[in-house]
Amino acid sequence: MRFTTSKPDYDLTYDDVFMSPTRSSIRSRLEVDLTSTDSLALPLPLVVANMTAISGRRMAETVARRGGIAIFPQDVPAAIVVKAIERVKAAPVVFESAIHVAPDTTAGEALALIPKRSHGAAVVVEGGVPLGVVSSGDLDGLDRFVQVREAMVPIAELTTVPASASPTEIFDALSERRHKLAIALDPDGRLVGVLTPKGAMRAALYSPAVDHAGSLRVGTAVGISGDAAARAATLLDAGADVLVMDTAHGHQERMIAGVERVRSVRDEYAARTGRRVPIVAGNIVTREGTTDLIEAGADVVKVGVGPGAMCTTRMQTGVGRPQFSAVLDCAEAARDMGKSIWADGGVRHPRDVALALAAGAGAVMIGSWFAGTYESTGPLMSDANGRVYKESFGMASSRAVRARTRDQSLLERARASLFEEGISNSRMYLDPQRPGVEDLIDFIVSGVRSSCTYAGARTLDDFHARASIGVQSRSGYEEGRPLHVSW
Ligand SMILES: NC(=O)C1=CN([C@@H]2O[C@H](COP(=O)(O)OP(=O)(O)OC[C@H]3O[C@@H](n4cnc5c(N)ncnc54)[C@H](OP(=O)(O)O)[C@@H]3O)[C@@H](O)[C@H]2O)C=CC1
Ligand SMILES: Nc1nc2c(ncn2[C@@H]2O[C@H](COP(=O)(O)O)[C@@H](O)[C@H]2O)c(=O)[nH]1
Repeated sequence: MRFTTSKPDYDLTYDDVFMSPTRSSIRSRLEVDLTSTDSLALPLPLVVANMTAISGRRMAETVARRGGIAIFPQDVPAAIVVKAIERVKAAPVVFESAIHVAPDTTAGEALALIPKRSHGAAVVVEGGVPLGVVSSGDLDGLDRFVQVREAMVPIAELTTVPASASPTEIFDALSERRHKLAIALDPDGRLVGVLTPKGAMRAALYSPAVDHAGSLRVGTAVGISGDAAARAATLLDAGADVLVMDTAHGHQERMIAGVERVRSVRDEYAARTGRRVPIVAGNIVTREGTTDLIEAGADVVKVGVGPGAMCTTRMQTGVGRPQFSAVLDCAEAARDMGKSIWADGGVRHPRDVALALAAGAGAVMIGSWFAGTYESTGPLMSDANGRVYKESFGMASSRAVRARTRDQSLLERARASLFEEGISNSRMYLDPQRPGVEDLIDFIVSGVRSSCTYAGARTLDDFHARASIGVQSRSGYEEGRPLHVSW
């Protein structure tokens, strides 16, 4: 990456910069290969932040099907994370995991479950075999205690496909019959999953992030409090594909020692199984922080102090660094050592992802933006005007600290919650145009693909090498914002 003007002697945020178009030989945005340039080599350079309000099993499956990866948070007990990993690994790679309900489930229960998937329906199943499908539309206006068997559309009237069918075959079958959902069955007629026409189109367009055995990939966070090495060993055995160690101040000796311990556990595991799982460590914003964590054993360093949407660190402490400059410097330091970084936090538009990648990030971590989707962990809520939202909160908020310290004494918990550096309650509204995380991924990916072609880049390494970045004024940024109503 080069600056079109001389590099300023102050630090820059994503909003402070723009990219100039350069001569290109690329004829289509689909020519661009978005494989992440970190040691994970994800088909898509997107990582879901290890935040309790955001990253659960549903999010993990959905994002991995499109080529990214989600990280389960460190606050969840290891035994529960092990089960969640098992379920992600057992999930279908092409089809979406369906909400399935028994025939005697009430309309009220089904309506509470259906919003957990963007396809808006539940499959009525008996003994693993689908009998029909109910959507919210079928149940609206019915008595809450009506059983779904009475409201479902029977399976004979639906599109069923063998689990071996290709996305193109499924898309064609649905289009011909003008149906909205295909039900995939195994050879014994049992439910495997479902696919919408949009899901079939996405399955044809994206490559899933899969492990050596062909299962979806998922990462887990380890943290530095407690026995990090023992937790790491358990999660490696469960099949975690990446271990993320993060704390507010990643450039501290406790973190360095923690990374060294976890590296030994990972190396023993690799010697035993032949599977070398990358370690990600953070958060830092300096070259020194980057080199210290890499020397301790990090394969990827997580960059970002204070840019997060749930973050109060900068207001509370004055500490942090504008994220574009932090990413640029730390990526260069990591590259010099043959390693890479993740740009973590502060991403609110596709352009931010593109600029982080242009600055040299191997992948980009997103939290709050994905909180306002069907797939984030919390229940869907509705405000007084009927707008739907999910609740989100920071991992250093008093809400998260109270949950994290539940096994400590009351005094210790009260003391710990004094040091909050995050928001405990925020409403992340679902965008009616893009209510599912895959809708946001489509939006981001189309922006990033296009951005690469403006730079004449076919790969993300190329993109970093070719990007030409300028510094803009506040009015320069404002000029680029679309107008949804006349002025
Ligand atoms: N990217 C960012 O800007 C930030 C991210 N976060 C995220 O929130 C989550 C929770 O992080 P965290 O609060 O560290 O909680 P953790 O539970 O991971 O760690 C807290 C431990 O680290 C100690 N600790 C916390 N801050 C510091 C510091 N500045 N210097 C030295 N020791 C410290 C605490 O001790 P004691 O309480 O006794 O001081 C406690 O023992 C993580 O996922 C983290 O990445 C949190 C803040 C900033
Ligand atoms: N200072 C704090 N940072 C936090 C907290 N919870 C999470 N985070 C960081 O934010 C990113 C995600 O950023 P976003 O803009 O996409 O939401 C996450 O990965 C953490 O590094 C917090 O309570 N305080």
